[in-house]
Amino acid sequence: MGYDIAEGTRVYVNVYEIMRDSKVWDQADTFLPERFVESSIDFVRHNFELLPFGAGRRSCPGRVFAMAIIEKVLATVLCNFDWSLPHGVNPEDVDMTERCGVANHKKVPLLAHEKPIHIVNW
Ligand code: HEM
Repeated sequence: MGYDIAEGTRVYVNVYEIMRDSKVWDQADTFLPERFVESSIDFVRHNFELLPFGAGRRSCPGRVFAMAIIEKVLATVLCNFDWSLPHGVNPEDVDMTERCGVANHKKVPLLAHEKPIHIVNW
């Protein structure tokens, strides 16, 4: 692809920047999950713009399990609780700044109140 890399060189791929490339993504820094609704880009094919699980032979073998668990957990907490912000906090006051690190954490923890809607029978 136009680069000569000496044998044995350790190469790091800046996935964070790739997935926020404004040449590829409209409003690249904005959380817009609906951008994927009509999109053919996903993380299981060779769409190298979107690499949450890496790519190629060393990509994440746990991605199917992870996607199933995330959906299950998210659906469970959303369906079984009414979520609200603490008294006096408006949605626009929630600081969504990210903290730098290997994984993405919020810089300021999110405080939310949960009210059970009904008890789940496992
Ligand atoms: C949202 C959840 C997860 C994310 C975002 C994620 C992401 C990743 C990424 C980016 C890699 C490196 C891929 C590369 O080097 O190109 C990786 C590797 C790996 N992941 Fe995950 N992962 C997740 C969940 C899981 C789960 C649930 C398991 C196991 C049950 C798992 C097992 C592994 C293993 C064993 C590797 C190393 C693969 C190798 O080096 O050959 N991951 N994961």
